[in-house]
Parts: sequence; C-alpha cells; structure tokens
Amino acid sequence: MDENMRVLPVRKDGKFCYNIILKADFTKLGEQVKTLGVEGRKLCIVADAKAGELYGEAVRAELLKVTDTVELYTIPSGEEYKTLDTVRQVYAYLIEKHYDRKDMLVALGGGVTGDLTGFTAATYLRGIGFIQIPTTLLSQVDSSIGGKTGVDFDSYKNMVGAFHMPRLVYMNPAVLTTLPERQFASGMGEILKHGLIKNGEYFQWLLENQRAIRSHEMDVLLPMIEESCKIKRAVVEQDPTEQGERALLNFGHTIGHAVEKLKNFSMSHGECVAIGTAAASYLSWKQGLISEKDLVYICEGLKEFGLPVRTDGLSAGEVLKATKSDKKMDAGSIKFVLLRHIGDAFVERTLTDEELLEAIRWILGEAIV
Ligand SMILES: NC(=O)c1ccc[n+]([C@@H]2O[C@H](COP(=O)([O-])OP(=O)(O)OC[C@H]3O[C@@H](n4cnc5c(N)ncnc54)[C@H](O)[C@@H]3O)[C@@H](O)[C@H]2O)c1
Ligand SMILES: O=C(O)C(=O)C[C@@H](O)[C@H](O)[C@H](O)COP(=O)(O)O
Ligand SMILES: [Zn+2]
Repeated sequence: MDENMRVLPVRKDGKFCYNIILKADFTKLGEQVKTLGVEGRKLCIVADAKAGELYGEAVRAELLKVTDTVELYTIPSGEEYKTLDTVRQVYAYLIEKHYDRKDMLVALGGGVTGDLTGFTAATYLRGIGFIQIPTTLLSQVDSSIGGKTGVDFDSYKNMVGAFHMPRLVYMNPAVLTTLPERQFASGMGEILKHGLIKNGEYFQWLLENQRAIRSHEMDVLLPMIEESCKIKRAVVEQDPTEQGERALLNFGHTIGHAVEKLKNFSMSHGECVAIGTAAASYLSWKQGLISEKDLVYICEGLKEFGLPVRTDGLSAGEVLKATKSDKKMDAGSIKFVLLRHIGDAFVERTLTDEELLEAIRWILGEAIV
C-alpha cells in the first residue's frame, strides 16, 4: 500500500460499492482501474475541454496500461453545455465506435463533466459503468461522490437525471494548481456547506485555516478534501437516493439554484450556493434557531473565501418563482434546509412565501419592511 494514497471505500446497502482514491498524482490510476476488470474493454474518456487539454494525455497513458482501446472525447466547458444535446452527441460517438455494455466511460473534469458523463453512462444501453476523475475542488469534495448524475433542462438545474454509482472515483489534488481562483472559491462553497450541516468544528477549522487554504498549502488542502469526502460519503451511504438525510446536502441550494438559473449561469455553482447559504442562514436566524452572531459568522466566513452573500439585478418575485420551480417541492410545500445550529441541519416544510421573500430580499440587499 502506498502511504501517500488514501482509500475511502463507499458502501451502498451495507455492501462495498466503490473506492474513492485520494492521491496527489495519477501514478496509481491504471492499477486502480485494473481492479475493475476492464482488460480488453473500451474506455472512453469524456473530458471537459480544459481538463482534457491539461490532463487528457496523462490519464490516457495510465489507462492504456490496462486496456488497448482508450479514446478521448472532448465536450465544451461550461454549465450551458450540461444539456441533453451534449449527451446526445456523446451517445452518437459511442454508437459510432461500437461501445457495448461492458465498456466504460471515464469522466475527466469538474462537476459538469461528471454529472453529464454519469448520466450518459446511466442511460446508454440501459446503463454502463463509469469512473470519476474529478479535476475541480468542487467535484473532488462533492459532485464525484454519491452517484447523483444529470443535466439541466431549459436552464432548470439537474431536471433530468438518474442515480448511477461510479465504479471508482480517483482524485488527484495536484490538478488543483491549474484551477482558476474563482473555481477554487466555488468549491469552498460546498466545503463550508459540509461543515455547516454536519460538523461545526470542521467549519471553525476551515475559518481558522483560511489563509493556508487560500494559499493552496497541500498539507492543509489534503486533510480538508479528505474530511469533506468523508462527510459526503457518510450522508450518501445512509441515504443513497435522497429519501431523507441526503436532502441536507441541498442546504443553500434551493435559492442558490434559482439564482444560478436567473443569472444565466454567469455565476459559478459554489457562488450561488454561498448566496443560498446566506439566505438559509438568515431564515434559520429568523426562525429563532441560530443567533445573529452565528449568522454574521457564517456570512463573514463565506466572504473570507471570496464568496458572495448578496446579489443584484434580480427581483424578489422572480427569485421566489424560480425557487418554487426547483425540485424541492413536495405535495405543494417547499422542502427547505435550515440550521438548528452550526454543524446541524434539518428539513423544514412549513416556510411561507412571505418568509422566503424576506430572506430573498435580504440577499438582494433590499430594505426589509
Ligand atoms: N452530482 C452532484 O452531487 C453535484 C454536487 C455538486 C455540484 N454538482 C454540479 O457540478 C457542477 C459544477 O461543477 P464545477 O464547479 O466543477 O464546474 P465545472 O465542471 O463547470 O468546472 C469549472 C471550470 O473549471 C475548468 N477546469 C476543470 N478542471 C480544471 C483544472 N484542473 N484546471 C483548470 N481548469 C479546470 C473547467 O473547464 C470549467 O471551466 C454544477 O453543474 C453542479 O450542479 C453536482
Ligand atoms: O449529492 C447531493 O445529494 C447534493 O445535493 C449535492 C449538491 O451539492 C449538488 O449540487 C446536487 O447536484 C444538487 O442536487 P439537486 O437534486 O438538488 O439538483
Ligand atoms: Zn451543489
């Protein structure tokens, strides 16, 4: 066993499902993929344009140690391409190249690539295997784990999707050195969420180590990525298909997804989650759950990591409408994740439109009457 490699097994229904590998290079990728029995099978790397350009050949070279056919199919970068049309183009390529049920897809890129490739794998020939090689901070700590796959539809986030577990998640944090700062901050939006919903001490640790994290010091980044992976793993192991507990991972996403859509994806997912987190924290304060001091602590914490807690150019009414068009409605009431305290979240179903509007006005910087 390589002492610089961390292996986090993920279970489903109590049984081993797949490993998350954390290793600061790609040297163990071939060996890990070999354990999946892909010898003689075709592998198609579905790569985000940027990640493919930077890491496509290194990944392909490792995979060629295991099987003879490894192809690289590039998709354009950006949330606006997380669509059925891009999926259709990947299907067409797979059909043209005669991919069969035992061949596999390899997602190389951020959450957009992972969600889209996972959905393609879930639906092509009624389901083939796929591997996640996440290359953004956000995808390493959140989207590559747990098998939520899907695409946007008419700009509504993740409206079409499937639960389809990866066969392996191999994350190499060294690739984060090329990640633009704004994308790094986006990943911090989900990481801070993990602390807020599940581990208050971790949230505090993140703020205390803010400087080292923002300077990308590996001795702090590695334990941070590992801890977030463990939090996400614990939630998805308990509730793989979002019957209850998993909904907590949607903290900050209800209003966040509405902002993401209304801003035409000009803001990153993590930035919108940060704005949604501010709104959900405001509601938690208004419900008498967290203190005003905690609300300020959370918002200042988000800002320390370069994340927004406010936005403008939108009307409160349109944000409410888009919020209620997200997937969080259940028999007419909205499922909204609130904080009982920092490190402990729950789902609330009784919030009124007036209460939601007040929180929305707050993140829009409007006077509250
Ligand atoms: N399935 C889930 O559980 C889950 C969880 C969280 C988020 N998501 C989804 O993930 C998506 C956001 O993912 P994201 O933040 O990774 O964005 P992304 O996939 O759009 O990647 C962000 C940008 O980083 C670039 N990039 C990727 N890796 C790079 C690298 N190593 N160096 C330089 N540039 C690199 C990409 O080209 C892109 O421009 C959203 O669609 C969101 O809905 C899904
Ligand atoms: O894994 C989950 O479950 C999550 O909710 C993680 C979120 O960070 C992620 O953005 C997810 O894609 C949101 O799912 P959705 O079903 O609300 O679209
Ligand atoms: Zn998210």
